[in-house]
Amino acid sequence: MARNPASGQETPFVYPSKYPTIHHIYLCIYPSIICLELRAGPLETTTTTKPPLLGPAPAGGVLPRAQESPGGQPHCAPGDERGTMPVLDQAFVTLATNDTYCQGALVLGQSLRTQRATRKLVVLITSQVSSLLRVILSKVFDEVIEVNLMESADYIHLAFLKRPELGVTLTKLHCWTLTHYSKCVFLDADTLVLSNIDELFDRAEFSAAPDPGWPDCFNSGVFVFQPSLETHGLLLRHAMDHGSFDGADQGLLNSFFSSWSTADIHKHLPFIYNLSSNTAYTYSPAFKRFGSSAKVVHFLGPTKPWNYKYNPQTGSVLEDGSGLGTQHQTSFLNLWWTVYQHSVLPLYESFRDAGEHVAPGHATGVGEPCAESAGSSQPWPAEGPSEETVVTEDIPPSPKGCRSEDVDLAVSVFEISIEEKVKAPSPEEERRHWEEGRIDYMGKDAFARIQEKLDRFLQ
Ligand SMILES: O=c1ccn([C@@H]2O[C@H](COP(=O)(O)OP(=O)(O)O[C@H]3O[C@H](CO)[C@@H](O)[C@H](O)[C@H]3O)[C@@H](O)[C@H]2O)c(=O)[nH]1
Ligand SMILES: [Mn+2]
Repeated sequence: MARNPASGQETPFVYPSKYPTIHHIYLCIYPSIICLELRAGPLETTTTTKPPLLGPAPAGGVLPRAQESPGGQPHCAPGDERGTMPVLDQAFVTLATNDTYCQGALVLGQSLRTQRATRKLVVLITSQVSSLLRVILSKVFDEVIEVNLMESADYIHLAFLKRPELGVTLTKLHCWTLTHYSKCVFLDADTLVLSNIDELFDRAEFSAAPDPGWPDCFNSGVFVFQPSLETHGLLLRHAMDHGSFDGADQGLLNSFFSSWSTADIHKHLPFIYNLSSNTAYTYSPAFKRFGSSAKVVHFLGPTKPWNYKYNPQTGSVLEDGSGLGTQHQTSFLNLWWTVYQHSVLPLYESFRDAGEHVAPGHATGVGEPCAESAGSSQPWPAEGPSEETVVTEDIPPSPKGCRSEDVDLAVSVFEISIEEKVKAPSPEEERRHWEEGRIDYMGKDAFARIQEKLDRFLQ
C-alpha cells in the first residue's frame, strides 16, 4: 500500500461515518480479466492505519464533498472530525483541456476530497473534453465549467490566432472569470494533494511557490488568486501586448505579477505547497530534511504519471526502459497511481452494463458508450451510484457524443495504462490549423506531400 514517500509515515485514516447506499466494488481476479461486483448498502465506519496520507476511495470511488444542509446552511462534510465548515464562496480550481489531462484532474479532485477540502471543487474544461469525462468529472467536482476561447473579445481572438501556442495559457487565465467565488486556489491537473491545504485561503493574490528551475520566478502550478473580470482583461491584454517569455502561462503570469519575487514575502508559498516530484534528485538533503511536510506534489515536466503503466498487484509503476528516476520520484508516481486505481477507476464502473463481458486484458471504461447522454437528469444505469454521490446538473454537453476519443484505458490484472489515442485531424481541424498558422512543414504539409495531392488531383 502507498505511503508518503517523504515521511514514510503511517497515520490513521478514518472513513466517513455515514455514507448511505454507496456501492462496494470488489475486484475479483481472473487471469487478464477484471470482474466487478456491485453491492448496495451503507458503508461502515472503519478506522485503519493504512494508507498513511491518501486512503483508497470509499466504494464507488466517490469521496465526500462539501455539502449544504436542506435548509441551505452549510454543514460539515461527512466524517469531518475536525469540524471545519465548508466555505462555499471559495474554491479549488483546476483545468483539463482534454480527456488525458482529465485523468490528472480526477486524481487531484479525489485527493482534495480525501484530505477533507472545505472549499468547492471546480474544473475548467474546453470543448475537446468528451461527454463521458464531463459526467465522470461531475462526480468529483462541484462545478464542471466549459470555457471557450473563441467567445472572448476580439483582441483575445486575434492574440490566439497570432500566437496559437498561447491557447492553453489563455485557457488557464479563465480562472479569473470565476467571480462567483471571492478567492480561489488554482492547482495544475498534474498535482496531487497529500494533506489538507485549506490554510492557503489565508493568503492573498498573488501567492505562489518558487519555481525549482529559476526560484526568482514562481511556478504557476499552484497559486492563490482573486477572481476579477478586470484582472482577467488586463492579463489578456498583457498576453496580446507582450506575449509570454516561455510561450505559456508561467512566463505570462510572472511578467504580469512581476513584483512577486521582491514585494511581499507572504506571497511566497513554502515549497511544500508545490514540491516538484524530482526535487529529491536536485537537492536530496533538503528533501530529507523538509520533504516529510510536503503537502502538494507536482509532476511538472514533459512526462506525467499517466504516461506510465502501473501494476495494480505490486502497486508500482512499470519500468519502460527510460528509467523511473529516484526512489522518491517513483514513490510519488506510485502514490498517484494508487489514487487512480482506488478512487478514479471505480468512477467509470457505472458505465458498464451489468452482464457485459470485458474483453480479456482490455477492460475499458473510457471508451464505453454512455448509458445516456450527459446532462440528462438520470444518466445512470439502475445499479449506478446513489443520488447523493451524483451531481448531473449543469454538465456542459459535448459535441462529440459519449465516447472518449482521446483516451484508451486498458485495465488488466497486471497492468493499468492510459493511452492517448493518436488521432488524424478532421478536415475542419486541418483547415483551422492552417488558418492559425500551425503548418506541419515537415510532415503532412511538406511540399512533396502537397505536390503528390496536386498530381493526384490533376490526373
Ligand atoms: O494539453 C494540456 C496542457 C495543459 N493543461 C493544463 O495546464 C496545466 C499546465 O500544464 P502542465 O503540463 O502541467 O505544465 P508543467 O509541466 O507543470 O509546466 C510548467 O509550465 C507550464 C507552462 O507555463 C505551467 O502551466 C505549469 O504550471 C508549470 O509547472 C496542466 O496541469 C493542466 O491543468 C491542459 O489542460 N491540457
Ligand atoms: Mn503542471
